[in-house]
Amino acid sequence: MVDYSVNGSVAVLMVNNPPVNALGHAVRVGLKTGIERGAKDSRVRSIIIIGKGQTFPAGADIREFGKPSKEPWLTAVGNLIKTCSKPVVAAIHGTCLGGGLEIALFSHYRIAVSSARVGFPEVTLGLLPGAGGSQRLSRLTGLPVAMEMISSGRHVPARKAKEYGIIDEIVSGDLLKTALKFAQEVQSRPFKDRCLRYKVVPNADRVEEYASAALTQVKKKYKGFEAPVACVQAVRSSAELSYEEGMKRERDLFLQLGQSGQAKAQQYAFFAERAVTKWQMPGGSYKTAKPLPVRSTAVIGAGTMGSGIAVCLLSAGLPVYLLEQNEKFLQSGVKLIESIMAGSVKLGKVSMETAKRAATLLKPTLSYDDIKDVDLVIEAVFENLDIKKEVFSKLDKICKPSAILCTNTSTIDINRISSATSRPEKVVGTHFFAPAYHMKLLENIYGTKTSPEAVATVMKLGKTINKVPVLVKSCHGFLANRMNAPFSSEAIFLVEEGASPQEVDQVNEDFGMPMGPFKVRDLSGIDISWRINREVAKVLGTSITKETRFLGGNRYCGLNDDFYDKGRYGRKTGKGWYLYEKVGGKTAVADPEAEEIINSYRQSRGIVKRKITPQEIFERQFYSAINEGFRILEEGICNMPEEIDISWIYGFSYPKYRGGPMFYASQIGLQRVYDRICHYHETCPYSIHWVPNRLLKKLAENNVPFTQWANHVSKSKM
Ligand SMILES: CCCCCCCCCCCCC/C=C/C(=O)SCCNC(=O)CCNC(=O)[C@H](O)C(C)(C)COP(=O)(O)OP(=O)(O)OC[C@H]1O[C@@H](n2cnc3c(N)ncnc32)[C@H](O)[C@@H]1OP(=O)(O)O
Repeated sequence: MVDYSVNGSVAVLMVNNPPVNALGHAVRVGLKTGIERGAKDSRVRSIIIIGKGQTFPAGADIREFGKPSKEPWLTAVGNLIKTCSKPVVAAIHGTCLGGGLEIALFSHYRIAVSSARVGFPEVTLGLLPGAGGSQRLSRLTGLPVAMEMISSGRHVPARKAKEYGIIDEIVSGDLLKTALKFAQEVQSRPFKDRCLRYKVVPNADRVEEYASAALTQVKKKYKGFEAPVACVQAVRSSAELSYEEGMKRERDLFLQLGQSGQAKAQQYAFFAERAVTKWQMPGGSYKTAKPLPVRSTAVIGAGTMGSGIAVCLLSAGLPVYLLEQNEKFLQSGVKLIESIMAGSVKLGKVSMETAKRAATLLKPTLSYDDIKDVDLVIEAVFENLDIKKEVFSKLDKICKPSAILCTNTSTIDINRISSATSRPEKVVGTHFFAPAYHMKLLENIYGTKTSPEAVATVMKLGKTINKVPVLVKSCHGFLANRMNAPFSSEAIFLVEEGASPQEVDQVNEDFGMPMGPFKVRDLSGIDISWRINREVAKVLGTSITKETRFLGGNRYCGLNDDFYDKGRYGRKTGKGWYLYEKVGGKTAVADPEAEEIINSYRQSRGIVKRKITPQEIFERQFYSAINEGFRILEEGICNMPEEIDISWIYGFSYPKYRGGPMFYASQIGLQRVYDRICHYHETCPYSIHWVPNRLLKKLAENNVPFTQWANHVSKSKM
């Protein structure tokens, strides 16, 4: 795991633990032995620590977290480096993160290639640097930089890290050769003062000011997360306490965080995000299917979604034909793209160069002929099967045979859309979430005839445009919207029965959702949900009236329709479930007029308002969604609970520190979740979504651990 060699007077400790040289137990043992050997080796006058392959150690081995820790701990290895009688040089390439940066900071010198990145991403795993990083970094960079870096987990490019004082020299050429030369040069220099613990924290007297600014910022930016606050507290102690006391404070905070549910959930989310890249479908998988090259693209429809999707493609450097049916719609799409880009530059999310390049890559057009040679098309027209079929029939005639034809449908079965073409194997769903340029989820959907090659292409595209792609099998509503349906319906039923929209939203926001379901409805538009309900009724061969209490045998609440009838469409009209300061406003306040609409709705239907507890609000929304999640798993719509959790985290901004609804269910205990679902099935009998799911029942009865749920997923999908 750590190869020891001697080159002239320099010992080289080469960490060899692919893929990221994580500092697992064997690596720690190897480093300890290597340093001890180098210190004793009479030929050696200095030591290099370097990573083999693509990177310097990218951190502790996260798979070891939560298991009994085995000595030597990282701190002990670091202390050996720090007190070594010979200077130790960290030679950095790739990603020097977490425990990797701890090792580098224990070393006496740090050199790096310009493409390297350094950082303490522990916070993203619900932790903080636990081997003294919070005490040492501030001594190098000062408090504000250390607080920001550690509480954000940001990866800092080598040049910036040099400016901060973290890196001593940026080097070019062969890293090992340069490091050998550097290590020889430092042999004659005194190096004991290079040890960071003896340095003083710059501007320590301003710690109160820096800490209070940092705390205000992290509480706002990372609302609900425990680790960022603890990170600031740890760095703060480097200025307020002696080095030894600061180390103890850091360790206490580390252990406290390590035992919290948040750390467990965030570490689960880290691996879940990687697990979903290992997709499978009938006839192919990430291992066997090769993506087709995508060098040019087209987006059909320049509305809000189409323009947002175009921004994603353009930002990744892909040329985009933006196609509309008339000049007016086309120009409004172009303007929207320009304004999204300008906003992103202003917020620092996109560089000016990227925005300028995007402008040159955008090709607005009214002609299908222009897109005949593109590699991939994304249709983003109105959510209506007939219109989509018409577009796909045209695409089929015009586009080159190898082109991948994608639809941004949010609900419609891919098979129904692909039936309009002679090449259903090339048709695949790419469902973006609003706002498309911001939300990270890309729900990719395969139909019965979609080829693994087409799927591989859109899974790769997802990565290219910086999304988190999740693959699901086609069905009505797919994964995310199918689970969101009971979640969102229950919110309305709760108000119908007696809760206020504010109470429902509050429960959701207290749980960590960034916005309650009524604020979400006001944002996306009450007119939109009104129209979707009509589409559903049309598919069911019925219509919605004031008397409608059931739709397709399911409970229906017409409250949304009453708001629609009063012209209260949400933010866009300045009022909806809430009142806003202006048309398009963002500040939602309770509105007596909305309360009046709700009261008269209840009265006209003879509903007696009752008090509903926050617990009931929570369970009815989240447990109904979880029940649907198990149905999705049972039907093989996805392969593993991780796909559901990642969809919620990146599609609905579900709090990562709770892991996702399925992980959360596992933490509550499946038997309890199942019992409550049975309870609501009895008390709310008219909603199909409360029929207790069989898979859930089976897993609960057999106490199946979360890691084995995937083994019970329908094998029809493989
Ligand atoms: C009695 C008790 C006493 C206690 C005493 C208390 C003191 C304790 C002291 C100990 C303190 C330890 C402090 C150290 C903490 C850490 O270091 S936490 C980890 C910090 N590092 C990270 O978070 C980095 C995580 N990794 C990444 O961000 C990325 O992987 C990457 C490095 C940027 C590379 O990205 P990319 O090239 O896109 O590859 P991936 O697909 O992400 O990863 C490839 C595979 O590698 C696996 N992997 C990555 N990092 C780790 C890791 N750190 N540990 C284990 N495994 C890792 C990843 O899962 C992928 O695996 P596969 O999916 O199987 O391919």
